[in-house]
Amino acid sequence: MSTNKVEPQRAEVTPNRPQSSTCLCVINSNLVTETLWHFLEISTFSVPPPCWLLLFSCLFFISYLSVTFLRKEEGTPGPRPLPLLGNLLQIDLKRPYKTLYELSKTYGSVFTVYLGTNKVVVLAGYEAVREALVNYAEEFGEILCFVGILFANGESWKELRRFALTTLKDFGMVIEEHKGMIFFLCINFTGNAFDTALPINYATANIISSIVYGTRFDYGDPVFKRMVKRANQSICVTGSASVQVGSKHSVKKNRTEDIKNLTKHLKDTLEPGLCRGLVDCFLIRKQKEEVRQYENLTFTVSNLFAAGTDTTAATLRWGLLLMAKYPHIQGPRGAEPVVGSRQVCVDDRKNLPYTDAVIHETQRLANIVPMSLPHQTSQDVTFKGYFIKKSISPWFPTGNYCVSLLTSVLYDESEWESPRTFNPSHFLDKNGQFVKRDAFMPFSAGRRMCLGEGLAKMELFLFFTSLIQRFRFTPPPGITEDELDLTPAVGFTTLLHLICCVRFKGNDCSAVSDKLEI
Ligand code: HEM
Repeated sequence: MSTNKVEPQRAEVTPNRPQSSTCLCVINSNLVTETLWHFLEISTFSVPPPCWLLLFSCLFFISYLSVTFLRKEEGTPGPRPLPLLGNLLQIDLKRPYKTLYELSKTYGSVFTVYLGTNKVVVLAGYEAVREALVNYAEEFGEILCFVGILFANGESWKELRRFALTTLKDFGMVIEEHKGMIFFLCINFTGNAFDTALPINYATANIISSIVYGTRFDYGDPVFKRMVKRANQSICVTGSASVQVGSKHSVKKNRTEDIKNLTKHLKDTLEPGLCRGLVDCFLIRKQKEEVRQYENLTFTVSNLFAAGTDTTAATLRWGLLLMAKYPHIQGPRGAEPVVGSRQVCVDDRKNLPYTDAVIHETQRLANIVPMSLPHQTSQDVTFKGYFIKKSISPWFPTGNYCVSLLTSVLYDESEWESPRTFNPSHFLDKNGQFVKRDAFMPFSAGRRMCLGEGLAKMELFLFFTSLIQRFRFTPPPGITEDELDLTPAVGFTTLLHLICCVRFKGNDCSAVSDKLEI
C-alpha cells in the first residue's frame, strides 16, 4: 500500500516559497544587493574609510540621477521611484503581478516601474499586449538575452526554435504517459489524502523525457526521481536570494550534470538513421553539418524540461483543486468525459465542449505564467504615444526591458464577463458549444509565443479527462470545499501546494494495469 501517504492537513494554498518571487524581481533586487555586497567587500579590504564613503555617496547620487532623468526623458506614467530601490518597496515581491495589475488601473496600459535601478515598461490589458507582441513583433519580440531557446535571439534562436518545433511535432504524439500516472495514483494513493505535486510532476517530466531522450522512466527509478527533484528544486530556488549570491553554480551544475550524463550515453549508443528523440536528431544533424554549438544542446534540453514540466503540471494541479472545490463540475453531468469505460483520445475533444471549456477556464484562472517571459525592445519605439528606448541589459544599473502582463489579459474586465470567478461559460455559446476567445492568452502571442502550446494542450486534455474519468477528487478529511483556498504561492509560475483526497471510481485497482495495457 501507500508508502507516500501524507497526513491529512488543511488544504490551504500557502505561500510555501517565501523567498522566491518571480525571477524577474529577485534578479534585479539581488543584483543591487550583490553589487553592493561586492562593492563593500572590495572597499572594506582595499579602500580607506573616507574614500569608501565618498564612493558610496557617488554611487547613490548617480543612481538617483539616472532614475529621475530616465523618467523625465521618456515620460511613460508610473509610480515615483526611490533612489537605488526604485519601486521595490511598493511591489509585493511574492506576487509582483498583483501589484502591477493594480498599478495598471491607475497608470493605464503602458507604464513604468523601477526594480532597483532597472526600468521595466509594463504592457497591460488584452489590447496593448496583443498589439505590442503581434503588430510590433519586430520591436517587442525578443526575449531578454541568454542562450538556449528560451533566452536566445537572432539566428541561433530561429534555428533552435525551428528545430525544436519540428522534433516536438514528430514526438508530440508519444502521449501514453497518462496510463502510468493513473496506475501510480491508483496503487499508491486511492482513498488517501496526498500531495498532487509528485505524480503529476513525474508524468509531465516523463513526457519531456520521451520527447527529448526517446525513453520514459519508471516512477520508482532513483535517477528519474532525482532528476525531477532537482528540476523542481532549481525552479523553486531560481531567483532566490541565496542562489543569486552563492549557490547558483551548484544548482546549475546539478541540473546540467544529469543532462550531460544522459546525452553522453545517447551519443555513445547513437545509430545513424535511428532517431530515438530530440537529442538523437540534434546529434545526427550536427554530425552531418559538422556544426559547433554542442553546448546549445544542453541548454535546449534544460530549457525544455524547465518550460515543459512545471507549467503543465501546475495547470493540471489547478484543475484538480478546482474540481475538489466545485464538485458538481466533476461529475458525468459536468466535465467528466462520457465515452463509456474506454480511454479518451484526442479526437474526443470536439464532442466534449463542456470539458474543453473547463480546461480553458482552468488555464485562464490559474494564470500560470503571469508576467510571461521578460522581453527586450530591439530598437527605440513609439508605442501608444510613448517613447520606449532600445533595451539595455538589466545587468547594467540603467538597464531596461518590457513585461507583458498576462494576468491583465486573462483577467481583463473588458474581455471577460466574470474575470475573478471560475466560470466555464466564458468558453461556451448559448447552445453549449465551445467558443474560442481572443483574450485567452496563457501561452502569450506573437513570434515568441510558447513553443510547447500544442503539446501542452494535448497533455492537459488527455491527463485531465483520464483523471476525472477514473477518480473523484475531494478536499482532505476535515476540510470543506469552501475552505479550499485559491490563493497561489509563487515561484516562477503560480504554483500551489495542494493536498487532496482521491478515490478510485472502480472496484479493483489491479485491473487498471490490464485495461491500460501497461
Ligand atoms: C500550460 C502549459 C504552458 C504554458 C502556460 C506556457 C506558457 C509560456 C509562455 C507565457 C511563454 C513566453 C512567451 C513569450 O515570451 O512571449 C512560453 C515560452 C516557451 N515555452 Fe511554454 N508554456 C507551457 C508549456 C510548455 C511546454 C509543454 C513546453 C515544451 C515542450 C514549452 C516550451 C516553451 C519554450 C521553449 C518557450 C520559449 C519560446 C521562444 O522563446 O521562442 N512550454 N511558454
